[in-house]
Amino acid sequence: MITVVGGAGKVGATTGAFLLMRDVDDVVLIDILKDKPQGEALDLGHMASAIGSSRKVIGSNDYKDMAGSDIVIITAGFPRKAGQTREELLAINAKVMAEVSDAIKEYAPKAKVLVLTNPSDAMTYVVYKRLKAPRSQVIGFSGLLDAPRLSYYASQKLGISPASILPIVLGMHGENMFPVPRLSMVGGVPLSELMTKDQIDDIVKKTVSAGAEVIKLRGYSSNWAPAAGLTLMAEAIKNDQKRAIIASVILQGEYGVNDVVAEVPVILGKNGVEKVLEVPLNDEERQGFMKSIDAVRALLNSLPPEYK
Ligand SMILES: NC(=O)c1ccc[n+]([C@@H]2O[C@H](COP(=O)([O-])OP(=O)(O)OC[C@H]3O[C@@H](n4cnc5c(N)ncnc54)[C@H](O)[C@@H]3O)[C@@H](O)[C@H]2O)c1
Repeated sequence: MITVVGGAGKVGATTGAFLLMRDVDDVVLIDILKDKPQGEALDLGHMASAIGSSRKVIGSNDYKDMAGSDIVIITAGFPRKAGQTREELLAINAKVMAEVSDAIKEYAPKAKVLVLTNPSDAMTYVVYKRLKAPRSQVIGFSGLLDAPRLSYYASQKLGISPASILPIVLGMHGENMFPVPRLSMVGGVPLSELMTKDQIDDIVKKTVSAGAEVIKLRGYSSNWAPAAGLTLMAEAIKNDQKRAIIASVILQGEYGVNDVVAEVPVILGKNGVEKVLEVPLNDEERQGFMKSIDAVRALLNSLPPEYK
């Protein structure tokens, strides 16, 4: 069983739909909004019936209903309101993470936890600290959004399928992410050899600003792409795929970094993060990666002390 906390929200409900469409598992949608998770679950139940799936889906306002979950996906939180600072939002969503973590501790202490809520690096850290779980159990989302965006823009320039690109994006989610074109391969050939410097600069810029572009065009943030990424991560864990995926983990010495969350390639399987992979960065890339790590550190430093 997979629980989505924040399940009545845009990413949460879409993730519920994709989990059912790909027959990953039964789904529980938990949200604080009255009736909404139940309404989403009813519609999704009708969808499951339409596609001939016997998977169950329920909506709930009670954290108790996550009991027995193998995976808990956290998409719960609030967007930034006009006049609100990033620090204020950080504190508000950290409080939500603490509350959800306490529920996980009580009802699904063995669950692998996937964290999407923004700012996702800091929220992953809060859940990790609050759960006092091994780092293999708490996995931040975002790599499977940022990396496919790099593939998308590169594929458009090269006129090839995005599926034939193995993209590498490291570090922090958001404007301080660090795409690495030299290690992003098409049939073993680096993107940096297939494109001019200007083309590379352009796809990197578009990847970094992709989230903002979606909001600018339609007025609210991405749901389809993150829901797809979350579904693939849940599938890798549930089906013990031992698949290499870019995800945010707490680094414990890898890349010479300790106690900081960063996007890096990992192997995902039934135990969560089963291995953290260290990509071979050159000196210049290492500097870029460390700049991104510094930005994560600054974000973690601005967390209220009770969440560190
Ligand atoms: N990391 C990423 O790549 C990425 C991508 C997209 C969105 N996001 C973030 O994910 C979060 C969700 O986005 P969305 O578009 O689905 O927002 P949304 O507002 O549509 O959904 C959030 C849901 O969380 C619920 N919620 C709030 N507090 C709760 C609690 N304590 N328990 C249970 N539910 C609670 C709300 O009622 C709401 O239904 C936001 O923080 C957004 O910024 C991150």
